[in-house]
Amino acid sequence: MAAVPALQPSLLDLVADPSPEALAGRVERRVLGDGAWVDRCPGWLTGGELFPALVEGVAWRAERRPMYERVVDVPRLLAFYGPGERLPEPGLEAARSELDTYYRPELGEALATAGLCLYRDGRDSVAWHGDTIGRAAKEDTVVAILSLGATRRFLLRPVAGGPSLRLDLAHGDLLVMGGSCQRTWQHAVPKTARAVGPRVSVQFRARGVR
Ligand SMILES: O=C(O)CCC(=O)C(=O)O
Ligand SMILES: [Fe+2]
Repeated sequence: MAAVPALQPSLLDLVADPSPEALAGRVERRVLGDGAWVDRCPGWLTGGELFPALVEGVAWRAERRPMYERVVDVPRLLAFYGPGERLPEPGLEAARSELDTYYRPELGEALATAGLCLYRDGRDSVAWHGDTIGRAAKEDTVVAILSLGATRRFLLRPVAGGPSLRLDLAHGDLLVMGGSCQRTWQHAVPKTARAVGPRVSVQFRARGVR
């Protein structure tokens, strides 16, 4: 198991186990163009227990990947829960169940997998990409991201060129990318020189989308 950062006591002191509120009536959609949209529900899951439980309890993996002639560390820690696998915390099961209630009519299927990322500090990041491994390369889909812990910037840009969109994702915020977003737009979480604490993001996806 990879080393995880120490948590600030203030985050551990937060109270209440998160039980997600109904999304109906709370989600705001922004149409991006090219068939893509993003939904946001700020402060959806703000209870304090889930974040430290994930940071400390998940078997985080460090990954390495080839880059030019070298093999480099992927600058974040990862975990993945496939279809039928139990999620690491009941709060995540409850979140997924509410996401399914809200998005299943539009998506036509359940969110079957969960990817977890731990950004230990501002040096951890993810470069521009679309989640285009699998069906999302050709089909419309939904990728729902729950952001926990430190606030980080989340960028979106159209593949065809044009201005990018900057969002700040704070503790408990939900961001959902939908429609053609994974193939017509790219997203990134850039590094920051600001002193930021750890952040966990949970990406809920349909089966066969990565
Ligand atoms: O951490 C995030 O909010 C984004 C993660 C992401 O884009 C991915 O893992 O595919
Ligand atoms: Fe992604």
